[in-house]
Amino acid sequence: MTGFLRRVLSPYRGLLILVILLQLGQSFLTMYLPTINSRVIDYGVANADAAYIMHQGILMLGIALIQFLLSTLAGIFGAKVALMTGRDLREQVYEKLIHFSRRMIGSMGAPTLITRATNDVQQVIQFITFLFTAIIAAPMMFIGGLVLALSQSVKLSVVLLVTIPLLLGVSVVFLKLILPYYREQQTKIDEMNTVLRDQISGIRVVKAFTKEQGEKERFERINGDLSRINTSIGKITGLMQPIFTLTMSFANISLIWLGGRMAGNGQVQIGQVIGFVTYISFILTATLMASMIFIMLPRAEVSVTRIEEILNSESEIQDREDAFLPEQFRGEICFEHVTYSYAPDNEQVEPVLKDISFCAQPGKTTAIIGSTGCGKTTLLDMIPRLADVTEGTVFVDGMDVRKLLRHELDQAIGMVPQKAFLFSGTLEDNLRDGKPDATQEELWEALSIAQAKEFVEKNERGLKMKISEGGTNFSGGQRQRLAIARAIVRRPSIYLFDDSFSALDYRTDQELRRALKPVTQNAAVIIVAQRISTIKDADQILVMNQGRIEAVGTHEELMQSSRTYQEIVASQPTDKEVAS
Ligand SMILES: Nc1ncnc2c1ncn2[C@@H]1O[C@H](COP(=O)(O)OP(=O)(O)OP(=O)(O)O)[C@@H](O)[C@H]1O
Repeated sequence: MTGFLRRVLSPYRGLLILVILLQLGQSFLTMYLPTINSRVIDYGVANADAAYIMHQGILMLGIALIQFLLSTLAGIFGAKVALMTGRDLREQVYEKLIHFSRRMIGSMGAPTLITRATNDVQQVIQFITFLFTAIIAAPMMFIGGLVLALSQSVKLSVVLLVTIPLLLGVSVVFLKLILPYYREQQTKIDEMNTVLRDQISGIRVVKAFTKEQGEKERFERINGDLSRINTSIGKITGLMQPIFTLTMSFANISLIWLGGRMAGNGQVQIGQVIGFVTYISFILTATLMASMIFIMLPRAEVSVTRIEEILNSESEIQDREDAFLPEQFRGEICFEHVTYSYAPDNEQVEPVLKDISFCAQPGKTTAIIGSTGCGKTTLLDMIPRLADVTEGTVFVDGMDVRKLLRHELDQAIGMVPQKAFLFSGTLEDNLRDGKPDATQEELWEALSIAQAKEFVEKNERGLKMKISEGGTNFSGGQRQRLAIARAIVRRPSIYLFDDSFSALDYRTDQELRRALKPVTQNAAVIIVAQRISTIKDADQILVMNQGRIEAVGTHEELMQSSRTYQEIVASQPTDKEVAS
């Protein structure tokens, strides 16, 4: 924790020193006020000296105002440092997440990654904010209070021998009770996010399969667990407050009783007793602050561990130090004995791709067909390095992709993922993701090739039409066409279409591929598809089965040589049947 705090706070060293000085100043003044108060009572009031009382009163007012100013500034600057630290942490977590591979996101789970970047960072900010107040004020008040109290009366200080251990003992018990709940609370928040994400993004499936009741129960179960944990935390912290107040009251009553008797015997003055009560309250408040730190610490530690898990995980896909940028990409792709496993360290888990070798040439279309889950998407992922091969090599223009600068490689690739995802914003923003400086003509041309021009033109906002998160305000087919247009705007050397035509009707699919031909005449095109009509004209078709390439050839060749291909063809309607 200390190492973590030192690292995250080091950019704000200057501001931190300022906060420390302000806290020192305000704590010192807070400690000084009761001393003047005692003087007023013992000299001013005792001697009925109005001028002295007035003079000391003005002094107290001035000190109180300065103390107020210093503590306000300390609060403002402290909060500023905490919030900026939170912002930095979120940025660092985001920077890591954005470079995570599909495997890493899959193994940790998206909901927990979101909770860590938001909720956990918030916990750390809260802790740091409190720490800034307590770390200076608590020791100052404790030591200052103790020195002043002892200087007033050693005999009265005996009360501390009971109250301080009592407060510390109570804190330790609370800590032990509350810690397991804090741990469980974070895990439950993760689970809650997972369920909500599942249900909101799968709302149509929930309705279609009338899963509402089951899903409601699932949500209520986790919600119930979470509120049970929160109630337990609430009960424990709720009990803490009165116990602490009771201890403080016990100290005050004991002091007034003991102090009263001593004042009666002339051992101390009344003003001294009143000052003493205030010093003791400083000591007890400092003990309370220290206890709060120890209670907040474990919760923050849980969050820090979760954040550090992300910050310390090295993405397996990074630019090498000697990564380079070729002058121009032609777009030739070659796989050489490529094997890929999502769990390379676990021999029990079979690789998803096994000994894949093929080349896709610029100006040619390579199609991949095969049963669901046979590894087609994973194969495409190897090209833009969404995942790195476990064995073998993927070459682009004869260069190992792992030696290329990732950003530049990305620029050479136009990828249309299986789940056509659009970002919230406008259509134009989304298309410009393909090429930020594209002209209006280029954007419309891409839409026209992707067979999306017509429905965009019909919308009164045209290119400025709004896109909801994920593109959910479009039909599956429209989304696919817009995602294709985004790839075309880039005019890349390599086009990767992952089942990108599946939601298009037969005619649109055909027209789109026809319009694509002139645009892709110098580029390598790889199309993953389930429909024979989509891939029939490809220059080469790879038939995949259980992670292996089972056969390669044109449609005609495969009709002669591959039994699997023949079976796929036989299972689908013929062109004539579709047309009729
Ligand atoms: N992140 C992941 N972690 C572990 N296994 C995964 C992950 N993603 C995919 N897989 C597994 O890898 C195998 C191949 O998945 P892939 O998505 O490449 O298949 P596909 O041929 O594209 O399937 P489909 O035709 O259904 O899209 C599947 O068995 C799948 O369960």
